[in-house]
Amino acid sequence: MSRKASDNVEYTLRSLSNLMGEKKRRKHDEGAGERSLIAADSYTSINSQELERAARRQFQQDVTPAFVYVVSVFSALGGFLFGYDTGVVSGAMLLLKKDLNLSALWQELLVSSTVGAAALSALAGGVLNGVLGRRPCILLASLFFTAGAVVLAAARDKETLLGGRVVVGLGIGIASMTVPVYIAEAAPPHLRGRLVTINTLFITGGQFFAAVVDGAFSYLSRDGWRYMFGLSAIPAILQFLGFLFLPESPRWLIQKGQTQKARRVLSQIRGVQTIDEEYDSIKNSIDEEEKDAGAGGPVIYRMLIYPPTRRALIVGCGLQMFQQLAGINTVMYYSATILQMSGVDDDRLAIWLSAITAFTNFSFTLVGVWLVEKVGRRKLTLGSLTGTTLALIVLALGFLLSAQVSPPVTFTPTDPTSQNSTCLKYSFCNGCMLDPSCGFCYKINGSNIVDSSCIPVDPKTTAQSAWGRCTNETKSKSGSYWAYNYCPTSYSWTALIGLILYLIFFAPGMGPMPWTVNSEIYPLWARSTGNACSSGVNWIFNVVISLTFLHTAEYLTYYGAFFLYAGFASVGLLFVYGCLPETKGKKLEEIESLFENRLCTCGASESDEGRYIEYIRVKGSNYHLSDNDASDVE
Ligand SMILES: O[C@H]1[C@H](O)[C@@H](O)[C@H](O)[C@@H](O)[C@H]1O
Repeated sequence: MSRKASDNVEYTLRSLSNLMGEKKRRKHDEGAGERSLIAADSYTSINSQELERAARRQFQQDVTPAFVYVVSVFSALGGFLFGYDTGVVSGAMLLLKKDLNLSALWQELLVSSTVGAAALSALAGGVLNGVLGRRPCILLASLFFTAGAVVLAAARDKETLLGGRVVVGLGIGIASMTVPVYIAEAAPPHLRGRLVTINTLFITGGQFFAAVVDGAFSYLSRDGWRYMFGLSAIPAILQFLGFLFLPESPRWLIQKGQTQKARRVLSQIRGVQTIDEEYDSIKNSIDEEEKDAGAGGPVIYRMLIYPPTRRALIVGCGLQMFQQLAGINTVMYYSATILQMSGVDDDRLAIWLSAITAFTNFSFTLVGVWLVEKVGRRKLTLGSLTGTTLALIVLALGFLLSAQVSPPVTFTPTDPTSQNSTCLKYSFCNGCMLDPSCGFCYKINGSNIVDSSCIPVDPKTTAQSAWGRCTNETKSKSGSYWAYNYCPTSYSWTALIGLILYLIFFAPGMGPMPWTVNSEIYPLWARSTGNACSSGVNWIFNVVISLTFLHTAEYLTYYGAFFLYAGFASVGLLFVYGCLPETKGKKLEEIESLFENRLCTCGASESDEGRYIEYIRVKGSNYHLSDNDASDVE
């Protein structure tokens, strides 16, 4: 089923010979109709590294027309909508719960229904991608996004809102698994990592934009949420219209036997570059795959019984699982709380500050886009995960120190409602903070916390207490402060540093690489199913981690929860170290061979790095033995 990696490393003769100023000899070689394999290191007078760099530059200039960027950006609008729709809900919820009087259960339903629907549609997207193709799936996703936005913006009751959130989730799931695959299949190998990573840049860009929109519309107390939800129809319609004119993936077309169309699309996205070699190479691989695929049965079964695809699936799903287990979405979702811990005492300011958090995530994803083709996927993921683990430890230590110096309760007011609340039983802020129904009300005298009590939170808003000194009306008059979900201590800034460090390390590697790597590690016959499974795993763990965070914090405390995520991240580090091979610069058709060794030795096949192998194929009739025979010169 696999082809030898060497068989596929082809640089056009034009690139190299232009470089070496040997046009004449090329003519001669081509004219003779001979297939010659010329080892680059036989040109002893030319330093091989310079040769490599210059050849690559020349080659890249030849093969990167603007159209491939247009295709990638229009597809990545799917990523933008994924980020926007998962991000916008937290700000919308602040307004919604007042407007529609939502209970905690309904709030949870509106948030998690989208993620749940995304998990299901990502899994179903595998079949749709295989049968209908990538383009119809992207069109379908943008229809879901548009319909969802319209339903949400016009909703009159919570049931309709729930319907809208489910429809949006269906769009997110399909887009999340299709877009990376489509971009990877259209991109030339030297740009593939960068272009697929741009999709994650759009995800985090969507999350940032959503935070800004949340901030801006939070001033509009009536119907602000309608604009927040409705705005996403614009990029969705834009993507739909764009994709009416954009082509299907050439690899999918070849697989379906639509070879003429595939050639047309390939020359459209490759511009002036001749596509014969690339077309032949894709076609040969697909033919070989089909010949070897042998056994029938569902694709997932064939993937599991064939060791290289089984290993690729474990690596792909493992990466997506560890991405979520490292806690990115608790950090994103609870950033306002973490920021409040550092002394930010105003709800609206906290919303704007979480826009800064989202901006940090976005801007450091940009660093990932820049690094992915320079250092490669493996080193980027390893570096990112190491930093993420350390940042989680700093974050946990911040919470631990805060808990240890947690201020005591020094004043117990009488409960005017006579409900005998549990809040009045806590003697330290730490216990009070971990109880979702209570908050800490205190005054400051110099640098000391005085007159502190634990009081029930207002069931309608966590911004004030249900009664006593810390309601909105009485707070400023009495000179009191209200801390919900955090304790005011002098160590709070450690958590802020941890949060920033976390995003700086997570965003360039662990954020985008699971998506990028998954788009490239499966052979064509298994690509849709492989991506469907790994995206499904991503969404399932997303739900699990974000739904369990508050309970985990209740049982293990905040620092316990972050130590737990640090533990997950370090297991992830071992997994990536052992199992993730480097795919940078390889053609999609060569990557399968990286999974030929036993699973946790795959990571060691970082192999070719530092070793320079150049194969030059001179086109013409082949009268030599075979394509991958020993005459390939290293
Ligand atoms: O790669 C993305 C990105 O890191 C987002 O910030 C996060 O919210 C998603 O869950 C993740 O899949």
